[in-house]
Order: sequence, then structure tokens, then C-alpha cells
Amino acid sequence: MHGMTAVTAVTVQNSLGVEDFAEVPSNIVTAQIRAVTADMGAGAAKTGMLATAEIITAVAKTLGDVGIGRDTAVPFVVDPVAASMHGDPLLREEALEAIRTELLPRATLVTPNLDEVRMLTGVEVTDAESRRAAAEALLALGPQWVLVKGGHDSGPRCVDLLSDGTAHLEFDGPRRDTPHTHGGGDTLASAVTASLARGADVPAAVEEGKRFIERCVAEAYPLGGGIGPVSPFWRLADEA
Ligand SMILES: Nc1ncnc2c1ncn2[C@@H]1O[C@H](COP(=O)(O)OP(=O)(O)OP(=O)(O)O)[C@@H](O)[C@H]1O
Ligand SMILES: Cc1ncc(CO)c(N)n1
Repeated sequence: MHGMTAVTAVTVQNSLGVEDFAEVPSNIVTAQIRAVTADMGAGAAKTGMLATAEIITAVAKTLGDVGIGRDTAVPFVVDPVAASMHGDPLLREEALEAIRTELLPRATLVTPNLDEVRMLTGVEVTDAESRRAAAEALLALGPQWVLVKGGHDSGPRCVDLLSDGTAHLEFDGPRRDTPHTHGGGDTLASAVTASLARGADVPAAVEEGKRFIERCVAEAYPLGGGIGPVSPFWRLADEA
């Protein structure tokens, strides 16, 4: 698997928080996507931090032009990154509406955490019933599948709910007692996207991603004075 990245913003951050960011001009974001897809192609795609409504609009249009999205052969995962885990914004406020109207209708899968669920739908997830209601409210915005992640919930289990409106699948695992989960959502969405690129369907890709992130959280480590990173390198360590 070969990952390729179109850079959308430069952030000033460490384990303690995000101090600032500067967005990349949207024409440069578009040009990056066109350059790699025209030359190497893509088996699946995902978005992370998109910073502004202008970049979201540019990404949505470009993905349509190059044939990536829910109604194409190339699955598209939207990780609707709105804030860092410290609560620092990674998205300008007016951009939420662009995620709702321009990106979600194109998404094969959207993977919000509970804060992003609340920002996108107004639904506060507190139990299994509100988790279902949140999934339905997100599906009404147009993605094929939604994964409501439970990392920010409390309790001994981390329950992620995957739904397409017909199937309701719970991916449930033990909550590790660690503050070091920096990058957990990003890593999960990337693992799911890699699995989709290898040809898995969405439930199988989420199953594989959930097992992957559980190991990443189990092997997370302190680095800096704040929230340390999850470790996606456990598989390499196993091989060493
Ligand atoms: N303490 C934990 N132990 C085990 N699994 C966890 C823990 N915290 C989060 N997870 C899992 O990690 C994945 C990411 O979920 P989370 O809701 O934390 O996403 P996120 O807030 O977008 O992550 P981040 O902001 O850290 O990138 C989910 O599968 C969730 O269940
Ligand atoms: C660039 C970037 N994307 C996502 C997150 C959320 O983990 C972050 N802190 N920074």
C-alpha cells in the first residue's frame, strides 16, 4: 500500500495543543490531487483537516472531476476534523456548513467523534439510543455509511456505531486507561481507507481498522508534556 497526501494546511502544534495554522491556497490543494491521481491513480481516498470552506469546495469539486466518491469505484472517507483533542479549532467556523452540504453527500463513509457529531447534527450522544439518533441525523446529510466513534464517551468500553440506515453494527472494545490517544481518529480513518483500497467492503474495513487502532492505543506512549501519540508502528515492532 502506498499512501499519498495532498497538504491542506500547515499547523503549529505539539502534544500540548494547536497554536496556529495557515491554510494552503485552494488551487494548490486541487493541483496536488490532480497531479497524483492523474499519474498514479487512487484505490481509495480520505480527508482530514480541511481548514476552510474554500478548500472544502475545491476538494469536493476536484474529487468529482477525478472520479472519487460514493457513487464511483473509488471509496471516499470523510474524517470531519473540526478540532484537536485539546479543543483547539482546526476548521474555520463557516466551513462546517460546507462539510455538511458539499462533502458528506459524496462520502462512502464519514467518521466523526462525539464532538464533531454534536457540531454537525446538534445531537448529544449519551447512550445507545442517542448514538442511533446521531447516526440517523448524519445519514440524512447524504453519506452512504456513518461511523459514530465512541472514544470521547465514558465507561469501560469504546463503542463505535457503524450504520448505513439498514445495518447497525457496533464495534466494541475495551477502553485503555491512557491519556495518550493523539492521532487516534486520524489513524483509524487511514487504516479503514487502506483496507477499502485493498477491496474490503465498509463493515470489513471498519472491523480491520478498529482492531488496528486498538493495538495502536495499547502501544501509545508519552512524548512531550501533554497528550502523546498512538503508535501505528506496532506491526513493524512485531516483525522486528
Ligand atoms: N482509551 C481508548 N482505548 C481504546 N480505544 C480507544 C480509546 N480512545 C479512543 N479509542 C478508539 O480510537 C478510535 C478513535 O476514536 P475517537 O473518538 O477518540 O476519535 P478522535 O477524537 O477523532 O481521535 P483524535 O482526535 O485523537 O484523532 C475509535 O475506534 C475509538 O473507539
Ligand atoms: C493536522 C491535524 N489533523 C487532525 C488532528 C486531530 O487529531 C490534529 N491534531 N491535527
